[in-house]
Amino acid sequence: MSDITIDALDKSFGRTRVLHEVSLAIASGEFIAVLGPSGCGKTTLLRCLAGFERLDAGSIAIGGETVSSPRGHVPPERRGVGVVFQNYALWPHMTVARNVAYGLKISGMAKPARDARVAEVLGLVELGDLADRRPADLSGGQRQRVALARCLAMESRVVLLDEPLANLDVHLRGTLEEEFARFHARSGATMFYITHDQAEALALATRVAVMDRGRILQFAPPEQLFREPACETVAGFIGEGRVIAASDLAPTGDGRAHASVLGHPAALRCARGERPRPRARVSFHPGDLHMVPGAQGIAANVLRATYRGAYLRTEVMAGPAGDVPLTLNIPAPASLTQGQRITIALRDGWVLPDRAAS
Ligand SMILES: Nc1ncnc2c1ncn2[C@@H]1O[C@H](COP(=O)(O)OP(=O)(O)OP(=O)(O)O)[C@@H](O)[C@H]1O
Repeated sequence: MSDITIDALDKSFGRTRVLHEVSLAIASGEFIAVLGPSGCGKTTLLRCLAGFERLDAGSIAIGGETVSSPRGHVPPERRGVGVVFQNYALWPHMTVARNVAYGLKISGMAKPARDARVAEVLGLVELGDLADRRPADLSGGQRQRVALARCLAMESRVVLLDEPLANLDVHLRGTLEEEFARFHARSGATMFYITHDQAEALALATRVAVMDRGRILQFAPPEQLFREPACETVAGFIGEGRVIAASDLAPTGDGRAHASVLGHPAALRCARGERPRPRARVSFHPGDLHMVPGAQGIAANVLRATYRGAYLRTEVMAGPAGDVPLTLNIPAPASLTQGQRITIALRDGWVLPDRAAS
């Protein structure tokens, strides 16, 4: 069992409150990502889980055992938690094999068993040939794999990853994303991955916790974050989301609603309990906007159209007053010029729940 329950965690540094009533229930074997802008408290949350920070209030339980609370604190080495840091945290003077073996040695495993285990896990991350190298003679990606091999060797039931791809080039990031997914499948460990990169979070995690200014705004599977953001901040974080005003919201009771968006009727999705109201906020993505023939739709003025291969990324000023900036992707082949007047339609959108509406 390696489920994690974080309950109403508060953490301040001096007078600065960094985490506010953070609660997350993570199932054993889940791969979750914590996504948020720089300074929102992600690393502090990870450090609390690892046992490097004490809590001011609330609790953390791993596998049913309370490991952190204001009354008690299990030290990091007794939590069964492996950590992969951005800077890998490898011992520079030790070879790859000794780096991986170190934790096993400290835990008292005899040398023959240790050597066999190290060879096995280095084989799994395809570093068997580099066992005698030192970290300085490895690429960033190889160092990352040593850090993962260490978690595999220790059979960590929970693996915490702190922006592990932040220092790497785009090509290597893709390869290592696959590596993390394979590691997860092989180890069955509960993965807790923090990042400010939404593409990484959506690609890897089964559920993503979106965090802002020390609070969890929404904890949901990637598709739900994309299609049904809980508030304006989440909507803006995910997939180039955009939020605009709508009026005369009329829900039909089945999770759908009609409303007026930029002066034109639009069919939208909404929560089942949604009520009629004069004003609402609607979130959508560039893919929800379409250019339509004729004049029946939202008038828009082309500001810029950029060729992107399969489509033209098109920025327009739209609406009755021509003052609402929008972005849409128009399938190629197409040709648009600056200043051209076009007509667009919003084909899908999500009505933000009432508490988030302004
Ligand atoms: N030991 C500390 N003492 C005082 N303030 C701290 C300490 N550690 C973090 N902070 C502050 O807490 C806030 C959250 O920092 P944290 O590192 O958790 O954010 P983050 O989301 O991980 O950011 P980044 O993505 O930039 O690493 C920041 O304002 C930071 O300055």
